[in-house]
Amino acid sequence: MSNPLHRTRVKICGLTRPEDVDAAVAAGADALGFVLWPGSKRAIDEARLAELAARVPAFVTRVGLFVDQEASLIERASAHLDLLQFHGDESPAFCASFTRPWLKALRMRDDLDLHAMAEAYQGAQALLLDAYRPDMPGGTGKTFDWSRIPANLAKPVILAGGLTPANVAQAIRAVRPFAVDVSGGVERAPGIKDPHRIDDFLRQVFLAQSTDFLDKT
Ligand SMILES: O=C(O)c1ccccc1N[C@@H]1O[C@H](COP(=O)(O)O)[C@@H](O)[C@H]1O
Repeated sequence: MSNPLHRTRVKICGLTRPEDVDAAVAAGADALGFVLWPGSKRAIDEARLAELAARVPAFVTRVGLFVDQEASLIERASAHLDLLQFHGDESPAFCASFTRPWLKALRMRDDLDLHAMAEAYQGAQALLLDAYRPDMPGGTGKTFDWSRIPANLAKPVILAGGLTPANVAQAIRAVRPFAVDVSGGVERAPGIKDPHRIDDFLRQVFLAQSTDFLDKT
């Protein structure tokens, strides 16, 4: 994103409690992520999704996170979602088979060809880039080498992986992503968000782009 007026969007992921949804909305998050994959320590079931999604006001995007899951579950959950995030080995055709727009999450394994992935997943709204760990599909709390992200990628980038209030400004300056995505970096325990860390994260994003804007005008 080279436009100095671009406002970096923020997704807070892994929400499990009503008070955390309210805190993220109050802090100014653009999108809220709900993990429907039962292997996660932040997993919620469909009933909880319905309860949490109903609290989200207009103009805040409700994102459902799935890892290689049954189409029937994704279809049912979609009733409460605006956007789908596929974090497993889902094919482009599978991702495109639902009634919602979608993101493809990619884990930055050493041999990943991002240009090829942008071509393969051209139906995605954006590519969400996360750290690679062989034993976890995502949400590792680890960063990766941001210099591996090409500036001329054909898809918008959502930067994820180990972001915190302490490093998100540096990440924005280095990558200039469309959006940033955080889970563990704003928690006080797995699945339990810390409202102060959420506020701090949003503040750091705001400051990073404000100083950037002033530098360029
Ligand atoms: O959060 C999870 O438990 C999770 C599980 C499986 C796949 C993805 C998951 N989370 C996603 O990973 C990013 C990065 O997490 P973190 O900030 O490093 O903790 C997170 O934003 C979710 O989109």
